[in-house]
Amino acid sequence: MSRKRPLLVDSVDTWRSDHAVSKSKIPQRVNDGRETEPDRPVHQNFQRFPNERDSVQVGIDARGFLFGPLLAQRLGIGFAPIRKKGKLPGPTISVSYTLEYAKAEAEMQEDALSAGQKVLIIDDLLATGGTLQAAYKLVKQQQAEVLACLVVIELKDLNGADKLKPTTVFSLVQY
Ligand SMILES: O=P(O)(O)OC[C@H]1O[C@H](OP(=O)(O)OP(=O)(O)O)[C@H](O)[C@@H]1O
Ligand SMILES: Nc1ncnc2[nH]cnc12
Repeated sequence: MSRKRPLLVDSVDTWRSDHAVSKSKIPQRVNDGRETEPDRPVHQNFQRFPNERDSVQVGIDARGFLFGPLLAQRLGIGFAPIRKKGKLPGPTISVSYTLEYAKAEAEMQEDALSAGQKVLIIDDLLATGGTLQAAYKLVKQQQAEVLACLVVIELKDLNGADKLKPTTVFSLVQY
């Protein structure tokens, strides 16, 4: 890859800049080098929340763990995991969901989030949206608020983002 800085890092820097200076619109480069603002919906979400340090990054097992901690560190916020069934110690809450080719169950520790906390959910891929929807339900069960969902890849034909409406799903790459 010829880029000096990873796309994801650029994207998070853009979030931060926009959050601090709410009116600014900072163009971002995508893979083909064109200037664009693919994360504008996330900008708009963040403009409503002046104190991002109250927020939590929630990442989904397994590949959400690659990106979630990186973003959490960038944003200066905490990270809480959602795992597949049977992986987390202590009392958990659980939601069953359906993927295109399987059924699964996602869990969170029941005290992972506080009521009113603002949450960004991250995963590598949005396909049918079943996984992100399950994550959304786990967050809401703890009376926390989902600011936005963030994925690296979105498979547009499966219309997964529709399951999350009106929550914004921001994707870096769409197929
Ligand atoms: O939008 P959806 O249809 O719910 O699909 C997206 C999910 O599918 C993949 O994980 P998978 O469940 O295959 O598990 P893995 O992380 O163990 O590969 C991917 O990492 C997402 O979490
Ligand atoms: N429908 C899908 N297509 C490709 N990869 C996936 N991972 C999970 N669901 C998927």
